[in-house]
Amino acid sequence: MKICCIGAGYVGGPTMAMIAKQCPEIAVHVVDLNQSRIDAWNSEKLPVYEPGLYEVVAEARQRNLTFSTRVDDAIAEADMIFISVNTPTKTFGVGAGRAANLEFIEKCARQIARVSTGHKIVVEKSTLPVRTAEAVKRILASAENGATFDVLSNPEFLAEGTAVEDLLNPDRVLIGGESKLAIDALADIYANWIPRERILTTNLWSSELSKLTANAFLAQRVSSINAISALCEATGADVDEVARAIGTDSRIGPKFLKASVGFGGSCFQKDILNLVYLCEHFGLREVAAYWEQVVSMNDYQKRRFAEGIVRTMFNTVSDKKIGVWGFAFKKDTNDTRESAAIYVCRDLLRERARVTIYDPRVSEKQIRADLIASCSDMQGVVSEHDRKLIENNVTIAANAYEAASQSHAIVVMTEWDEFKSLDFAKVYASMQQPAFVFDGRNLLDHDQLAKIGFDIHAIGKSLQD
Ligand SMILES: NC(=O)C1=CN([C@@H]2O[C@H](COP(=O)(O)OP(=O)(O)OC[C@H]3O[C@@H](n4cnc5c(N)ncnc54)[C@H](O)[C@@H]3O)[C@@H](O)[C@H]2O)C=CC1
Ligand SMILES: O=C(O)[C@H]1O[C@H](OP(=O)(O)OP(=O)(O)OC[C@H]2O[C@@H](n3ccc(=O)[nH]c3=O)[C@H](O)[C@@H]2O)[C@H](O)[C@@H](O)[C@@H]1O
Repeated sequence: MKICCIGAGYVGGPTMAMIAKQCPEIAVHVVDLNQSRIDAWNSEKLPVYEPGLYEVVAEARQRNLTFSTRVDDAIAEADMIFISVNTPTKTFGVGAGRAANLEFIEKCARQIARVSTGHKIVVEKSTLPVRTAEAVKRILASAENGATFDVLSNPEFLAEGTAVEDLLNPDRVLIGGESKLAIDALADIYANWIPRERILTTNLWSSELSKLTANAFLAQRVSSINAISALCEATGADVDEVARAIGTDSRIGPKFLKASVGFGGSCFQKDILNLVYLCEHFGLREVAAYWEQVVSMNDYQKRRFAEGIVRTMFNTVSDKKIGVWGFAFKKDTNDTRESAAIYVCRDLLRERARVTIYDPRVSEKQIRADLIASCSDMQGVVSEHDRKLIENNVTIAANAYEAASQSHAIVVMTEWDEFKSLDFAKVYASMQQPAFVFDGRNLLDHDQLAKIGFDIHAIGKSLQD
């Protein structure tokens, strides 16, 4: 059996590495157009940072896992083809800012139709609007060299930072399709390491829609607790205490109730906007408005946090040094897509702050590129003014102490474990007074910090009363 996966990103790379590890008899070929990404997958420094991933890749790479840019060859040789390309929000034309851009999916389908012979199973791994498989099937049906296809939907539920653990031990695997033979072929692969009762099968449309719905529900929980965090700050309630109190109700459950400066990541916002667009398309205005509010609440939370910093620091951060701890959208990943840090830093820069950023896994190049992109309009144009602000007022620090040194405030943006065990007396002594801390993750020990003398502010807490 030969598998090909188109797209060697955060999903394609780790999922295929896990299949190759668990199924040594299957040859797995992951292809991408991006040569430098492929080179990185073949090197010691993988393009994706995930705990435990290097070991999985290194083991399988020597045996049955190949990374290359030979897309046509990989498609031609494969019995089963996963499509795991990006499906970002459209930035132009009809549905701009909401609909998914399916350009990359369509190109893959056309390439598969052009190159294939015989019978192949095509698996949608990317997250797609419900009924995309219909378009994929129509394109594949145009294959001129007699090839035939079954199309399956097999959305991925891994979370970044825990990808290896999630792939090893998923709550469920979801396979949607019409052909029992094709569904069984894919289920048999997963059954090499996942109990059969966790492999769910549905029709194509339920599978496609379940992925968008799962992300919408997860994001909705974060927005719900973040909405309550604002009320906690106004009333003296403590959001972590409220989360614990409601989370022990088994009907609510404790997960995804951690208040924060706002959810980030490449998918929550994109997938909800996609859901909103779909609802509007089907004339379901109230349903669309309901889900859109999850994203509005998230924008409010990020804005509220940045405004709170300025207000607390005597209504000005102009020419003040602000040390930012963390830039990734969550801990244990180098991914910064839609990270709340980007927007909070942008807002502080526009208030003329001098921002010094430290993240253990994110490169300076990535941070600068993200900040520039955050200032661009729909056409990608960035004003000279914003470009100068970023050039002159952003510094990258080598560690958390350096970011904090001489600063007026520390802002915790990512919940990296290393921030919890710093020498806070040393941090305090190196800062300007009053030494403000804004904990956007409720990560630090606020009592201990207050005792040292910090002026501490956190999400959903009124610590100064
Ligand atoms: N990042 C995540 O944690 C999760 C992502 N997803 C979904 O999986 C899909 C992929 O996401 P990521 O891996 O994060 O994206 P990514 O942007 O990291 O990777 C996609 C890759 O596809 C490549 N590509 C695009 N068109 C191509 C073509 N025609 N031929 C060959 N390669 C091509 C790109 O060069 C890129 O390297 C998206 O639909 C996303 O919504 C689903 C679950 C989790
Ligand atoms: O489709 C996807 O891309 C994936 O999206 C999320 O995974 P991911 O975005 O990688 O990470 P999460 O752990 O879900 O965190 C998302 C964001 O929400 C924030 N968050 C999460 C949980 C919480 O309680 N509070 C909170 O602020 C995180 O800090 C992060 O910024 C889902 O959890 C995955 O199941 C899904 O496969």
